[in-house]
Amino acid sequence: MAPEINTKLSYGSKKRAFVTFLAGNGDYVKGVVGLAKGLRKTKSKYPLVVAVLPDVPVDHRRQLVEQGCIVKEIEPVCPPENQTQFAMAYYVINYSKLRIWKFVEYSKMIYLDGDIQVFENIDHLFGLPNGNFYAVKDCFCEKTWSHTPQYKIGYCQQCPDKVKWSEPELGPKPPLYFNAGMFVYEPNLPTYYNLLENLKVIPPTPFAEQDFLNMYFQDIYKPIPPVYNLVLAMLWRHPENIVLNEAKVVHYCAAGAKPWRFTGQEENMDREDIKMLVKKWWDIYNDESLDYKNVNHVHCGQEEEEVHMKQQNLPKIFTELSEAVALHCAKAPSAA
Ligand SMILES: O=c1ccn([C@@H]2O[C@H](COP(=O)(O)OP(=O)(O)O)[C@@H](O)[C@H]2O)c(=O)[nH]1
Ligand SMILES: OC[C@H]1O[C@H](O[C@@H]2[C@@H](O)[C@H](O)[C@@H](O)[C@H](O)[C@@H]2O)[C@H](O)[C@@H](O)[C@H]1O
Ligand SMILES: [Mn+2]
Repeated sequence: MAPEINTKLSYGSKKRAFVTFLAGNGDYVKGVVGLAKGLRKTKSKYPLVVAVLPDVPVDHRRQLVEQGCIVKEIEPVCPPENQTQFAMAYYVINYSKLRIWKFVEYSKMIYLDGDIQVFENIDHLFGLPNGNFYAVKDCFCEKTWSHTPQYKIGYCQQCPDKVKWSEPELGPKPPLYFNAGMFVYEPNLPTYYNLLENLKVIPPTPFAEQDFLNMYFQDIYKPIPPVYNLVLAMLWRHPENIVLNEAKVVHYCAAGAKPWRFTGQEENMDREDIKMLVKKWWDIYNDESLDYKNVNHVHCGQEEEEVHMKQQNLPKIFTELSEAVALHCAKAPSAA
């Protein structure tokens, strides 16, 4: 479905960056602060851009700028009116992630959810060949997938030989499907506008923008190893596919796993590996030596320094920014 990405069109020497998405006035901002500090700890050469919805409060934006992030406000993206039962009610706001295709001042970006932590440098992923969409395969075994035929028969792409997909009975095998919490992509205006056009006519589905992106990029999707996005459910669903101490990126997406609100009460949250990963997240979050103000930036490129200096003198607009700026969509339930 994705049009041929015109990789020949050059806008001159373009930059690379990590990018994440922040919505609401709740506690996901802690996830993004942790991510910024985690990337710094891995000595990444690239900045973290944070695409914020209008409802992200000024003091949360200030925290992000003070952590060296490049804060860019985006407008929400609303899916067509629908009766869809999203796997999680708040997923409706996740369509706003699509705005990151408009960041064409960057030649290549790595998107990371705010509930992800990077424990080892992954800058080399920016060197992956252009023209493809890179992400890690998801798992179909959690009950969040109970609406699907694959869940009902126990089929998962992580172990396709365990329960085989019978095409005569079930039709074509589901195409490879990625988790949209982490992906390597190229911002591109024609693709951006085409995404939004397609969104108007494709009925929403339970995994919201993740399903949509899987449909859209199906022809150019290239799986990358799970070390680049350890979806926590893999630890109990497919331990044979995981070597925990090799995971470079951990995605705290299992129910109850968000470190900043961890109680250990939910299913699987009493596992020693989960508790170790949550502690690893907090060790970075609480490490003041990783705060932007405490790190010398000799390696920092000139332009990043300029951007940061500009943002430090936040324009008046930020102080006058009314938090009454209403979302254009109906108020989405918050995950926070
Ligand atoms: O209230 C919210 C819910 C989600 N998000 C952002 O949307 C991403 C996707 O949501 P989430 O990670 O909760 O989905 P999961 O990966 O757990 O299914 C988050 O990581 C955040 O970056 C946010 O900022 N505020
Ligand atoms: O809006 C839909 C979301 O769908 C994905 O999360 C899901 C998915 O991974 C399932 O396979 C898991 O079972 C589930 O736990 C997990 O929350 C992305 O991580 C997130 O960024 C976002 O796209
Ligand atoms: Mn996530």
